[in-house]
Amino acid sequence: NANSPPGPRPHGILGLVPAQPGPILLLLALVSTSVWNLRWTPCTRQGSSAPAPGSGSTIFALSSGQGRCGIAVIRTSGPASGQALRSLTAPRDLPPARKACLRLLRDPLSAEPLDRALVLWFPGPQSFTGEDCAEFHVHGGPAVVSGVLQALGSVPGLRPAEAGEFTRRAFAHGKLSLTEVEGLADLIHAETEAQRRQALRQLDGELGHLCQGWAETLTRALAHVEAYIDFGEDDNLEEGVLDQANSEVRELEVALGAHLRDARRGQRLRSGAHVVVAGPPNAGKSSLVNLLSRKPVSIVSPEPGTTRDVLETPVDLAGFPALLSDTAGLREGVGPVEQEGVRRAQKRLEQADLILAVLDASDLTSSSSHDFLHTVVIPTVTGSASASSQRLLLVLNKSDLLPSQGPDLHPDLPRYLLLSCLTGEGLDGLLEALRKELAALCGDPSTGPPLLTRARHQHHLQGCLDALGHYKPAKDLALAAEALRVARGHLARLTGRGGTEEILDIIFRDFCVGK
Ligand SMILES: Nc1nc2c(ncn2[C@@H]2O[C@H](COP(=O)(O)OP(=O)(O)OP(=O)(O)O)[C@@H](O)[C@H]2O)c(=O)[nH]1
Ligand SMILES: [K+]
Ligand SMILES: [Mg+2]
Repeated sequence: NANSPPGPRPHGILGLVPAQPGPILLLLALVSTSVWNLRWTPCTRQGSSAPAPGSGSTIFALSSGQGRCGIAVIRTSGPASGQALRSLTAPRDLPPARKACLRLLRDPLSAEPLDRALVLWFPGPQSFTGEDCAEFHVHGGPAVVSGVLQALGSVPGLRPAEAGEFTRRAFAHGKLSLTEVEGLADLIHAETEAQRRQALRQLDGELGHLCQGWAETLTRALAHVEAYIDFGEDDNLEEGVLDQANSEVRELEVALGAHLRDARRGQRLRSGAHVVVAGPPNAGKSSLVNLLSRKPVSIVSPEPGTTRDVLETPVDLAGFPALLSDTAGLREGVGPVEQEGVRRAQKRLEQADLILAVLDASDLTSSSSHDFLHTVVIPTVTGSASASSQRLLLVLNKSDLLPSQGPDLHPDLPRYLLLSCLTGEGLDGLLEALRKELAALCGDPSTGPPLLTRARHQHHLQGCLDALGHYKPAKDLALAAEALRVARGHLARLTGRGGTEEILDIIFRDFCVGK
């Protein structure tokens, strides 16, 4: 055929040729092996690669609270757990795995009976720590508990556990990731409903999974960039591979940025939002603090200038944790002590997440009310006060003193809530408004993305984002690949897969013994 293009003629009957490894195949092979080498063992959730500190020994501790109680739980973890169970119980055989059995407990040395107790046997790795574990559910009297602890101490190979050691072993055996460990610690310390919900979500591994998804994106991008470095010049790569990596990295930057903008919320939920009660003297600030905290935290008196220092008290406000601060009434031209109180009040106001501004509803036209309205309330509400996004609720207190037609309406008065600390009228409305404000400040732990509950999380996400800022493949591919590696390292440290001993020490120190 005269019109055939020049070049090698097709072979074979149908003109088919044996396939050469084409660019796409080559890329697939390359990426899959690179990903394999780069990826952190994705399915088997491993903790730090280092062995559990002190593993080999068997630890024991009282895991329920201290003090007299109905039932106390004592547990052991480590290879000698089975031996410990056998030496304390009669009959001496191990109970079936994970089934509660009633046994007589005896001191192994003196054979003296200690208690009749439920015992449980959890052979590793199907246990909380991944090691052989035993539990003794004994009667909660102090003499029983100390008797059993002493008996366990006499079993060879057993020693008392350090604070957080059970959880540390669980982490070391890949039973929990680092963010899950933090979730567990928070669950133990949760004091409000919102904190509990947040801690449970973190214990379920939501934050860890999110980070792992991000890390996999980075791993993929890194594999693509490295493929380009190695093979790009040979023209063997499918077009658009680098473009795809670029767009994935840019999308990741947007996601990280959005998460970081929310960062303070998770921390507020964990340690409490700062709610500062402020206003002119005698508005009823201390009365409100006492009402919200349901105890007489602050002195209340008809004398203006009663509160001088900042008084801080942790409270559960509508299910959210808050640090409530009572402050001195803001006014000028007073003695040096009260002036210092006013200075402290102003300083505390600057640090507030939420300002509860209190005015006397029957005294809106006084100069101190007017000053407070114009120097604090209106500038904060209109957002002209500062760059920070403080929130404010205006409360007009002493509504019981108002004539029936309500307060003298002030033209510049922003949206307000009427309250009487004396009769309690308006308290429900105020609590509902507080709930909304705190949900906005802390994030709603029932919905929405997992929150960053610790400064550590924020630090590593910011580090990751900063590293991605150096990802400029058009300029220098090698530097771009390095930027991706640094970014990935930050995510690894967040979930503990790149964990250094120091981070672990800090985190596990927060645990109680027996957890
Ligand atoms: N009628 C009425 N009196 C109230 C109400 N709330 C507070 N008071 C009274 O107002 C006075 C001042 O209350 P405080 O709570 O001490 O006011 P404060 O704003 O903390 O005052 P300073 O600390 O001096 O700035 C007290 O005599 C309270 O009993 C209210 O709702 N109705
Ligand atoms: K007062
Ligand atoms: Mg006061």
